[in-house]
Amino acid sequence: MSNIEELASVAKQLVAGNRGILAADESTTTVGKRLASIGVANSAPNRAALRRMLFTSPGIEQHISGAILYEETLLQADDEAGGAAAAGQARLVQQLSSRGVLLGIKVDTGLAPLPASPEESFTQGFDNLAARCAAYKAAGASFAKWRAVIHIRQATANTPGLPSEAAVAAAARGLALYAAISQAAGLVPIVEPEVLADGAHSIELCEAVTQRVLAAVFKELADAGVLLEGILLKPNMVTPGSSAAPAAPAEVAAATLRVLRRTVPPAVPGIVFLSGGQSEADSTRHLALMNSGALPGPKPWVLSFSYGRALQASALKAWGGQAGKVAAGQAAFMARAAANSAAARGEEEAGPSSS
Ligand SMILES: O=P(O)(O)OC[C@H]1O[C@](O)(COP(=O)(O)O)[C@@H](O)[C@@H]1O
Repeated sequence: MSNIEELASVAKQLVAGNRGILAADESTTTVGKRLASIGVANSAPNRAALRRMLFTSPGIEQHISGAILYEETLLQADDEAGGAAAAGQARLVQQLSSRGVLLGIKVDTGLAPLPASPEESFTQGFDNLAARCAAYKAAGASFAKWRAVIHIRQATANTPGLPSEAAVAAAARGLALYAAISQAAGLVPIVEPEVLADGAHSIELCEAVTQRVLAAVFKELADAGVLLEGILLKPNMVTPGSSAAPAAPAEVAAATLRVLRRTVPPAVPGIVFLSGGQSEADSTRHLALMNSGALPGPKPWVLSFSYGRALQASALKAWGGQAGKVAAGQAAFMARAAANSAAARGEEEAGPSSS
């Protein structure tokens, strides 16, 4: 298979069969906050235990096509100590590969203040990116992820609105260069321009900003020569700010679809949403509505999920870091995975759904 055929085939596989992606690539600081919420220390063995609980869930492969990992997890041994695997030692990710779940890797190295507008950020991670992608590919990864972050602020008489032109340009350029480098190394890039929900802005402002950002991203992807058939887009849904009154689910779904139709070429095989702090139930409901007959019209890409918090929140609580509660954590995780898989088919599953 040529590199191009392989990229297109992996991208398609990641969104086939109404399955979606588990975002388990929280950086050490972020996963530390999740573990702290259940009173568990942020140590390598505990991080491995959390990920092992998720990865070994019976039937995970029915709903989850791939998992995005942090470098530590990709290289971690499958033992109690949670250190890097020595040559020939079993690795934690074999729990995924043996179940047919593809391995993804976060290749950005986090955010830093944007010099032209320090309240905003740009994404770091170009140092040795080509070499790191090649090494991740050799370690079994078939896809990659890079997250750019955009802030919204409503303009007032005294303060300019955000995002600035500089922030949008840096996000779009960075995503395009990353995507081109990943594809050259044989990794399918997940392109994640996240317009943050922080703030009290309206859904209309989120729609306008998301449209502006996605238009800039696809212009840069084209200019960088990225093969659109060999990427996945990971966008935010269009919602009001998290401290504004919530919008009706049908309004969120309609606004999100409208923006995607205006900006994402049909050559892109799949759009896998981030959850961005929405509740588990809301992120599932919005996805189901977008895929349902209630919102007809062209949907030339598969619409699925790549959730972090919205797949893990109730599992984390049910598990609580206790060896005796692994099965309870897995049951909670599989309930969310199944509900999101149903949502990818446009169906809302009956039954309890926690926050
Ligand atoms: O800030 P970090 O540690 O890089 O993590 C950001 C997280 O946001 C995501 O991109 C999306 O996660 P959510 O679905 O929880 O919003 C994850 O893939 C990632 O783990």
